[in-house]
Amino acid sequence: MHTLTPPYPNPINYLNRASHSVIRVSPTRFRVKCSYGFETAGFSQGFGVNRVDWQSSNAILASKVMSQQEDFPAGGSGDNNVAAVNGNNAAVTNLNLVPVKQEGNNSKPLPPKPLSISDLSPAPMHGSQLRVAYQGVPGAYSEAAAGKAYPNGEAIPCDQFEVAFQAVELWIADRAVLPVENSLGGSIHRNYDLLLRHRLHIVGEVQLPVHHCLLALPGVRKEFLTRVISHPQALAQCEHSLTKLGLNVAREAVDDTAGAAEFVAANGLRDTAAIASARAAQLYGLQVLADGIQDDPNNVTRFVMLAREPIIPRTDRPFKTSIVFAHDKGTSVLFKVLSAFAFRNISLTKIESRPHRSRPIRVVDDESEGTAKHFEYLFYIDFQASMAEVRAQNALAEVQEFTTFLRVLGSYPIDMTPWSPSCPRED
Ligand SMILES: O=C(O)C(=O)C[C@]1(C(=O)O)C=C[C@@H](O)C=C1
Repeated sequence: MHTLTPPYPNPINYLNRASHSVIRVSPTRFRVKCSYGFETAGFSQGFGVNRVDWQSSNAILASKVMSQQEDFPAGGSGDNNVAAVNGNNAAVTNLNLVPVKQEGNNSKPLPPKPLSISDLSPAPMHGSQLRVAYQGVPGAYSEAAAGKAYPNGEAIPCDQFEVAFQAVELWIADRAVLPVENSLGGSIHRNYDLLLRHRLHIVGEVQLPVHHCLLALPGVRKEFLTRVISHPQALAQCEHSLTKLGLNVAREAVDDTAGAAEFVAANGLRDTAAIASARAAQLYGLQVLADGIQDDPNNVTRFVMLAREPIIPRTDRPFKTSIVFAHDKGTSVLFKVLSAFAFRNISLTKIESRPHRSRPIRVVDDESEGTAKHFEYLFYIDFQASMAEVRAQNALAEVQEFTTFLRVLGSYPIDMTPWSPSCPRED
């Protein structure tokens, strides 16, 4: 197993260790060498040895994104400051939202296509505005989360989570904002797996109240519906409400909530409703058949902000640290790891386990009893302390003794914005 030493014995090293240089190992391959000894690898279509060369010699995607945006100047749709999600205007007011074409008006712009895997190649920087990748299309909750995290950023839609990771790795975007868990639907496992596969750092979190609406074409009534489509998380978050509304119809999963709304509108589907935000209704010309249909009015999704470099951990405000670890003797290590935090009075805010995909099964032979097949796991833990705190450094030093693999995913400020739950649904 690949073993990593904890990268943060003290805050100074945390910084030093984060620095890295790009090394060209072949004409089409580069490697990022980090000062703390482990490496991340990547590919490009040809680049110079420094970042500027590398960026400017590979201008394909950002130019594509930019030319789409130049075709659709800010304010073209009048939607740039729409902030209808959850009624929380402060959350997204300054985000440069992507303009969307209005029905029957050819002078209005088309929405840019979300980035897909085939679009990805390194690109030059355009201007100083922070470019924030999210998964989905305009009107998705992830876009609102990107706006809450980076109010002056430029939101870049991506068609898959992995594309958002790669967009940051390839300097097409500066940050990615991705969902990791919802208070009703639970963890977004895909992003836990991708956090490990990629070398980005968690630099912040945002918690977004998620207020779902049932959307259909104008004139459609509930009785006409034979199908409800949405992101699987949104379907899970509205399961009971749909039943209460008498909608015992087929439920189908699609890539994102706003994409579901767009699909209903684009295909003129009069038998299908989408679960999505009020902003998606506005963007795609749908009516709201039911408002606030999440099973719990306090429905919240937690997103993480990802960057190529970690931030400097501090102690002047509440911080959280996310780690992932494994042990080749399996789950027996978990108790010891938890005690390293308990003894230091460090609260855990989240624990998640995922299959250890490079070694999913451990076979234990017992001559008298037979062969046991134990499943192997990676454990993800968030704890409430900053890596600038000695108690957190000591806890991790101890955890390292018990584990064969340990990585700090990031140490970052806790989202402490005032609580503003979604409006309760009126039954
Ligand atoms: O589909 C969207 O609108 C998303 O932003 C994705 C997503 C998710 O993955 O959980 C984000 C927030 C809600 O929990 C529902 C869906």
